Amino acid sequence: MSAPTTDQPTIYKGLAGVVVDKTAISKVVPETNSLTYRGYAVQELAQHCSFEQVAYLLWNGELPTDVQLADFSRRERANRRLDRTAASILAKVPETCHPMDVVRTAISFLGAEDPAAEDPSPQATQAKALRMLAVLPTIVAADMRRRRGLDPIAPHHGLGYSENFLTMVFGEVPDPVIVKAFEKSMVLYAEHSFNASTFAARVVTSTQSDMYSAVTAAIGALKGSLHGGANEAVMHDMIDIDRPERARDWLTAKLDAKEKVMGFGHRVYKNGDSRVPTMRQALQEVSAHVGEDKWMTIYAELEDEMFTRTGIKPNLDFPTGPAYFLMGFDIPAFTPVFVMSRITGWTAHIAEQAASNALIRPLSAYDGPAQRPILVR
Ligand SMILES: CC(=O)SCCNC(=O)CCNC(=O)[C@H](O)C(C)(C)COP(=O)(O)OP(=O)(O)OC[C@H]1O[C@@H](n2cnc3c(N)ncnc32)[C@H](O)[C@@H]1OP(=O)(O)O
Ligand SMILES: O=C([O-])CC(=O)C(=O)O
Repeated sequence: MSAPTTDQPTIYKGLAGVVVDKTAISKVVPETNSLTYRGYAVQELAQHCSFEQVAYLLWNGELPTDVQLADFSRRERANRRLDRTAASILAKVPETCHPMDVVRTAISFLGAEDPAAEDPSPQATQAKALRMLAVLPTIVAADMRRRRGLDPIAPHHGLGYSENFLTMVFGEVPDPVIVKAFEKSMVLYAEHSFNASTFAARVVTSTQSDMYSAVTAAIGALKGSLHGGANEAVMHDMIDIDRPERARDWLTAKLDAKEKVMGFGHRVYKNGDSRVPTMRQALQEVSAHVGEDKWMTIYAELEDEMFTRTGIKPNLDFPTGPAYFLMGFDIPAFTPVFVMSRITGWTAHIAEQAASNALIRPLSAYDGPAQRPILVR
């Protein structure tokens, strides 16, 4: 924040510290490292609830009863298939692009195809959110397989959300240890108040634009390496480090060069990210299951050295990067997997913004040239 002068207003660069609106969806309390979704601690949700239950909670405000969950799950399973036109268009998107571009294009195309795209009613909004939640795994899995030279695997309606996705990627249901760790990451990634991508979605919604446009904007915001893209950057860095004994020197060189260390720091949490302990534990379980402790050791070395040198702690992308790598995902698919989860938070916020809307339009302080005439020759 820069100091006010007589003719310049106070500037909140990056909107840091600015409270823009109320939300009933989640609460982040940095002082106590706490995060709740609709009043429930995220650690408890990750421990005891499925991703489907959490999606229902974020959208409806309450955890589902067994009957409500069965109905939700039936509708989710019925929406998993990607239609032929969309599938053939996505198959033509160049493989040279980042998979986030495929996901962004996919949502944009789904909007163009949907006759209810412009319908802002709560029923249509819910139907669109569910459609995106259900079909995104099909899109992400097909794109990952195409880049490996493999045919897509159709969704399996007999499987739950995570088992189905993992089967569409790997061709079989992985061990329950992997499924549980993946499911935890989905719960932890689902929602985080007014982060940059959610805020982008709310800005678009505030103009009375449609839900697909808002989600497309959110995907663009999440892709960046200061936000969701950090989970990929973390793994690239760990591969670059390669050996645990190199981790501390690598970090020193990074800090000496005044470069950001991906997966560390947070705009809101200044004393650690509430979600990290749960995901760190999940990473540990996956590492033990796979029988590969190299990444966990590099993790611990970086975490310790970074804290000693800067006092900065990891954010959720730090454990998620190596966990997704050990689960077998290709690195460029990490942020698309984040999209599969955050679609729940984004669409909850889109509905909340639409229900109590005010156009989001901040002010700026002009510091360009003073008004001047065009010199007509
Ligand atoms: C799911 C998510 O989106 S979580 C975030 C994922 N993003 C990352 O991991 C990218 C790396 N982290 C960062 O770039 C930052 O920590 C951000 C963008 C997330 C938050 O940044 P801000 O709140 O704007 O803090 P800011 O960038 O001003 O940092 C404050 C100080 O800490 C330092 N710092 C913050 N994060 C880091 C980092 N990851 N590596 C090195 N230094 C850092 C800054 O250099 C700055 O130091 P200075 O005061 O000497 O200039
Ligand atoms: O809240 C933020 O700024 C970033 C973040 O952790 C998230 O979106 O999960």
